[in-house]
Amino acid sequence: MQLEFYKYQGTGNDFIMLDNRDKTFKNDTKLIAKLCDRKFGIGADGLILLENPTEAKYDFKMVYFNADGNESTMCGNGGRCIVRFAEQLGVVNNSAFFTAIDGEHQAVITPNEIQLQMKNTATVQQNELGYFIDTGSPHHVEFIENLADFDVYTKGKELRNHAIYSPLKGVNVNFAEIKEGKAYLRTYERGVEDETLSCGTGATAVALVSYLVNKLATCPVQLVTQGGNLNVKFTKTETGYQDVWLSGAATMVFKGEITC
Ligand SMILES: N[C@H](CCC[C@H](N)C(=O)O)C(=O)O
Repeated sequence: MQLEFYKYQGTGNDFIMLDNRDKTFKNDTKLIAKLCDRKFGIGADGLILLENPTEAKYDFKMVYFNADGNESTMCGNGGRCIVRFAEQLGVVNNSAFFTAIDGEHQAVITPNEIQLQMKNTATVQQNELGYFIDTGSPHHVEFIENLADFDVYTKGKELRNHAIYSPLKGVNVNFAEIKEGKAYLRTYERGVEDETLSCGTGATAVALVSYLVNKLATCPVQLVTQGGNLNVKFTKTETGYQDVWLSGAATMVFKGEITC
């Protein structure tokens, strides 16, 4: 089978994008894992399907798969990339309104960035290991010194599989350092099973935790990842956070065709 695909990246978190409005692509775990393999396939942190909306009020539906081939929870950088993809396909113009596994999302499209509204979140939970928050995907957050020299892979893998998080099929693990009024973060991603250059729901998690524990008093929060800069704004409520928006660049890298 000849498969036409597009490759996008959102601050270095990279995705295979498929226009699946004709529903010809079947969700095959082994195939998706192979397509995401950086040696035997196209190579990506995840694969995203753009499908026709479930209701006419939406522009499209987003379906997200991690690099391990399994469908997973919300992807913030992937959500920004699918909006840019929808713009390229002519499905949307200056804004988008779509559904994903965690509900509906608004987005604003500008030449340099995509602004994506994330789901409202419950408040941050503190545990013996650090902080936990679900921003569309489950995230562990802890603050460390000298982030640049930290062994994110080893420590991240350990925490991703920690018993405290086993009911959630594990978590994504974010290590953050506050410097010069910004939150620097590195993330070990569940389902990629490695550090990624950026994680959108992770950046959102770090922003909300940093604000809650008074590590940063500013909103919006400026976040620095190895793949680029992100910006998160929000409104704190009694029960958590609303009007949560994740903004940053999302661009097409190349279009291709693969036999599979
Ligand atoms: N790996 C995450 C989903 C993708 C999150 C990340 N790519 C983002 O930008 O939010 C999980 O399975 O919970």
